Amino acid sequence: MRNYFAHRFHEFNDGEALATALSHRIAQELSNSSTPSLAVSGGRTPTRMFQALAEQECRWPDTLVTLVDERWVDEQHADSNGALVRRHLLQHQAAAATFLPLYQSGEQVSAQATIEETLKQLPAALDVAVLGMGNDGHTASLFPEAEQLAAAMDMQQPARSLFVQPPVAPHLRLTLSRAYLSASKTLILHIQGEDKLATLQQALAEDDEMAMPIRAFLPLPQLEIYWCP
Ligand SMILES: O=C(O)[C@H](O)[C@@H](O)[C@H](O)[C@H](O)COP(=O)(O)O
Repeated sequence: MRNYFAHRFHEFNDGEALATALSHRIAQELSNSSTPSLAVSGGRTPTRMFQALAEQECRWPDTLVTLVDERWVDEQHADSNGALVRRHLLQHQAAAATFLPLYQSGEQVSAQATIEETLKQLPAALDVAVLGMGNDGHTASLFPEAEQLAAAMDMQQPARSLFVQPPVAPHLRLTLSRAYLSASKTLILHIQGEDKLATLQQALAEDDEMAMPIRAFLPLPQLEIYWCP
């Protein structure tokens, strides 16, 4: 592990301990903001953390919650990240938050225009963005080999969200852009398992961001990593 991570790499014995620590950290960052905003990842990793975060007392009524990416399916579909967030995060204390989903029915061009309008409710710099990572080095839906990856990774990209068709993973995706995610005040990479740690070490070993898009975020000073076995 490159030493620039020594002070930003938080290791826990298990998912429960990580969920407790990370949920407290996120709640603290949101409580310190006058306009709290949070973007979270979907997938399998975040569920236990969502459940712990839902119980935290912070300024949920003033908080905007969105996703870093969404599978282009409605919330009745088993793979919907929006449904995952409603089921595990927007409960208990966090039920009072305002959710800005990324899925919009209808044809894509008008749907994306509507979502871009929705995302304008969010500040230029999110208070907290929580990233996951696949073992191919993707994060959000910034997938290696995707046709739209260059546009989504362009630091001059004005759009906050873009459609990306992963070459292998299921579903068309809508992802927040690298530029918008990189502007977050606090950026958390939440990963679990030895496989993800090995992927992280592979990402740290070289610099090609298009080959492993997570590399675009690793050098950012506001990035912290939360990992457990
Ligand atoms: O929509 C998604 O799936 C996520 O946003 C994606 O970027 C996820 O964070 C990684 O694929 C890791 O997924 P797991 O947590 O399931 O390993």
